[in-house]
Amino acid sequence: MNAAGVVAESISKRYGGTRQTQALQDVSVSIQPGQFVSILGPSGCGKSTFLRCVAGLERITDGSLRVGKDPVAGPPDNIGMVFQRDALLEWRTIRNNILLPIEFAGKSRENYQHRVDALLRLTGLSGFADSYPHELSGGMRQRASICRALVDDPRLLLMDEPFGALDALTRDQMNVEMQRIWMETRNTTLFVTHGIAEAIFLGDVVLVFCPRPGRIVEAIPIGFPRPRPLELRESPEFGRLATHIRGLFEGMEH
Ligand SMILES: Nc1ncnc2c1ncn2[C@@H]1O[C@H](COP(=O)(O)OP(=O)(O)OP(=O)(O)O)[C@@H](O)[C@H]1O
Repeated sequence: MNAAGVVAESISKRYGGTRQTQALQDVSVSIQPGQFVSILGPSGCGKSTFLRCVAGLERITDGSLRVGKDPVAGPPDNIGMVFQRDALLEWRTIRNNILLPIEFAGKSRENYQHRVDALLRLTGLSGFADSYPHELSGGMRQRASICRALVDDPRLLLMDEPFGALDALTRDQMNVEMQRIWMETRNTTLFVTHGIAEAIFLGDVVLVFCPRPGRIVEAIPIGFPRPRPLELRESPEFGRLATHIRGLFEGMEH
């Protein structure tokens, strides 16, 4: 395991074009190696932009941004990404989808077969290595995407609303699964979501972003011990945190 920290110091991102958009302004945050960080905020507050800057897919216009010891200057090695749409290749089996990053990196597939088997076990997909994506449910497809993101032991796992397209029950189940996977792998994880309960349930910290310009209004540490059961969401302390976050949302300009 080689988890990296992320340090952003006063980063800003302005998109050019006809409508100049200040997508991020003065965002500072220090994320410890192995931390699970939930990123929450209304539409357009810069959550995806922040993730894309960390992934080196967008260039910041001001400030400094480091993943591990290195300043981000283009897509860094060894980052796993999971998106709302799973982006599995329909013509490849689940095993061959999971091995894609290994092929792209020019590494030997053979050396990674055990790793794929271990990840399939970890995510409850052992029997599906030779299935095709269309044979899996939405939740199973997202679990396969998580395997793919983890296959090369990434320093950092970036997830952009990974469970946003799933029904409520499957999403709850995926939250429990995600926690279990993270507790096993301890990857530094940045997890973007619109769901207040999901953010609190999963996070060591919840970064609440607000729009126009996109910035962090509060970093809320979440101290509940793990593993956290879903029933935790019914507890008064969880309710207080959710109410506090809803209050922050209501104070934002829409
Ligand atoms: N490629 C781009 N070019 C120009 N403007 C952009 C681009 N990408 C995002 N923006 C603008 O930057 C702002 C932040 O967008 P971003 O997608 O980061 O927000 P978000 O919080 O992830 O939103 P959502 O929750 O809807 O996905 C928005 O005003 C958006 O219109």
